[in-house]
Amino acid sequence: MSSPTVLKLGGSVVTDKDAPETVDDERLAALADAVAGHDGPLVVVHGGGSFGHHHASAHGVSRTEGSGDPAAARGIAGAMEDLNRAVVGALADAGAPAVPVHPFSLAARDADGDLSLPAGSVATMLDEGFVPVLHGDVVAHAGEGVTILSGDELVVALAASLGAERVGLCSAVPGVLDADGAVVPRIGAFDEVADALGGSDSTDVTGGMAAKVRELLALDAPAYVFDADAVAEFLAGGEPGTRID
Ligand SMILES: Nc1ncnc2c1ncn2[C@@H]1O[C@H](COP(=O)(O)OP(=O)(O)OP(=O)(O)O)[C@@H](O)[C@H]1O
Ligand SMILES: C=C(C)CCOP(=O)(O)O
Repeated sequence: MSSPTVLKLGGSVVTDKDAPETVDDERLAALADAVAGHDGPLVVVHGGGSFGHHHASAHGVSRTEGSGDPAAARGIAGAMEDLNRAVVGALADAGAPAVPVHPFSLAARDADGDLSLPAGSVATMLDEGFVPVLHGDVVAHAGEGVTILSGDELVVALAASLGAERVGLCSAVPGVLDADGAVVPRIGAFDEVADALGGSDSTDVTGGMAAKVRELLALDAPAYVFDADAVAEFLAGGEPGTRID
């Protein structure tokens, strides 16, 4: 198999974050058209948006705080399966060979929180011409019950194990922004943007972008952060938004 592209569709992009469990159908259809036009091996990952996150916080579950309650695990996993069905359905409607992959059934964390994600099934799906579509999920975590596995962690783990050529994160912003709100074209070290990330107004999600940049810097493949308008440009081999490597 040639090196795949890994594309994350942010939860804030494919759902309406202000309305619980609501898909942004129009945005998703436009993204699906761009994905369906891609030629070459592609893995899609999507985030939680208004599906996973409110179930996770209702049950007090995060990446580090777990729950041993099976109803919590079912509630969070079920909401993400619903969103995954919508994303896979939109991709299929657009003509992409999309198939669902539920990470809860694949992955685990050890007692130190380290993730193992066997990628053999995803690699074989790629070889067979499918576009596997994974999503942020719950994950069995030694000593914690289940914790949250973010779409960003999946992107990093898959890019490393599949030897991805390029990684794209489609988010609500056109790139990583500097302190003046301008897109930073390229980041080679965390210190270059640490102040802007720390100084964002979006206190809730600052960790989100800071964590993304940190993890993407550790990858061999170049990663790009861009918004929904730039997905087609990214998939065509362009360099939209911020390049992180
Ligand atoms: N310096 C910065 N540049 C760009 N975005 C920033 C910055 N600092 C904080 N952010 C926030 O990070 C957010 C992107 O991270 P977030 O985790 O919300 O993305 P996502 O992957 O689209 O969503 P989800 O986690 O639901 O899948 C932006 O919407 C913005 O509010
Ligand atoms: C909240 C859940 C279940 C998934 C979180 O994935 P993310 O939106 O990529 O952080």
